Amino acid sequence: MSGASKVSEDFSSLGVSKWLVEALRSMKIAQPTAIQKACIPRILEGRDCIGGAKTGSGKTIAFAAPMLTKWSEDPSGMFGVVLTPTRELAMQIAEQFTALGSSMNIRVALVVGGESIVEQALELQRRPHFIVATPGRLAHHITNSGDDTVGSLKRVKYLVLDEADILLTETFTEALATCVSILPPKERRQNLLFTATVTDQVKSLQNAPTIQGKPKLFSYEVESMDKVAIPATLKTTYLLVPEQVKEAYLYQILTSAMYSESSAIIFVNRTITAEILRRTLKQLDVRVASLHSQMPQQERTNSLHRFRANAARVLIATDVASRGLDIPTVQLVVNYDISANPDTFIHRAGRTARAGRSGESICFVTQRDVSRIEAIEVRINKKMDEFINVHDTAVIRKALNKVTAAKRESLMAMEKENFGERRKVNNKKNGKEKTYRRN
Ligand SMILES: Nc1ncnc2c1ncn2[C@@H]1O[C@H](COP(=O)(O)OP(=O)(O)OP(=O)(O)O)[C@@H](O)[C@H]1O
Repeated sequence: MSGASKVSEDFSSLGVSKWLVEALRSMKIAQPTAIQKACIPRILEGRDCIGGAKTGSGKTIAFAAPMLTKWSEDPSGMFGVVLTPTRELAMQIAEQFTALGSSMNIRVALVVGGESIVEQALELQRRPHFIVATPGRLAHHITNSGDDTVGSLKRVKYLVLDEADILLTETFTEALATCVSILPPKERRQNLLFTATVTDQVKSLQNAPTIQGKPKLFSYEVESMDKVAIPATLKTTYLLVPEQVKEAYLYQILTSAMYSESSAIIFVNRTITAEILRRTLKQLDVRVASLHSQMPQQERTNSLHRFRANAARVLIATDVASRGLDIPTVQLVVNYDISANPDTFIHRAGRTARAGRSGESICFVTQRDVSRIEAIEVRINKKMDEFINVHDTAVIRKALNKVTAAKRESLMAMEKENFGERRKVNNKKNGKEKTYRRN
């Protein structure tokens, strides 16, 4: 790369503070990505933004860098709120803010469901500079605490909706309205919306007033310039498979020479499927963990830690893991069940092939999924290839025998432990706080 182009492309030239450029460089982040180049200067100008760019393209730094730059000019008081749909994603973003701002003694409060409300209230009273939250839990604090806990939210300068498309769906309407109700009016704060799938709902946000002769809101979509909605480094395949042998095919793929060392996320549509698969694969000596909404938060956090540290090689997950999670080592995503919403495929598959790395997504397609796959192909503007790896029937039959026995044992154990009953109790307990809990 020539010296001249380097000058025009680094973070300093976009207006990012020197200390932050250094912090980014220590994380080996030196050249801004397209979304960062487009958004950072305009956010620094004080404008609102809708930032749409593919999974793994660096959207977090696209909003974090300008906010942290502005904050460091006067690092007092509560500065910004980042809302995001899942607890694990909130944890990841809070960690990123903390790491980037550590040289400036940044205080970041994590406000998510499943953790101690009292401790969070104390943390809020310590006047953090940034809050990273799931809407349900922040709404709870706003509704139930006084000004000493949430009063400083009245002065925040930035509101970020990360994964904005899902935050603008009905699931979050009530909690989001409560969160926004305590903030300064929208003209007096900056509103930053980011997602890999810009929906009509996101686009339909009204233009805010002008600032310095420019519309306050600008919209930047990488996808509109490049119609394929998934990373170029992502290989997408499908495998036609009868419903009753899905487990055997999965086991065979995960233990085949090609994938036996791969770090993989297996997406399922229901928590019960996640639990059965986790137990079955564990019986078969696969290093496996799971992540779904019916697990206690501590177990969820532990599972993700184990997977990030490669203590578990396979993560069985519902869509609580489909958004935003950044685990660079993931090489394979299996859509074991296909979601009815094609955008969900984009987010799930986007857990691999991040930041220019290669990765692979396989869709298991039963007869009833064919129309869903066609809808995904239209949405991503790309045809999937057929997956060719597991067509040896003798091998599959052998796998099927082992897997059937392991599954039978798993089901028996679950029955003994009253898994279904525990889910009902958890559902009741969780019913009070509405977070991203469709799965
Ligand atoms: N300019 C950069 N150069 C190199 N790596 C980067 C750069 N910006 C971000 N990254 C890294 O790329 C990875 C993906 O970034 P990030 O998690 O922000 O993606 P995203 O666009 O928010 O994805 P998703 O839509 O899945 O949430 C992270 O590991 C991040 O540290």
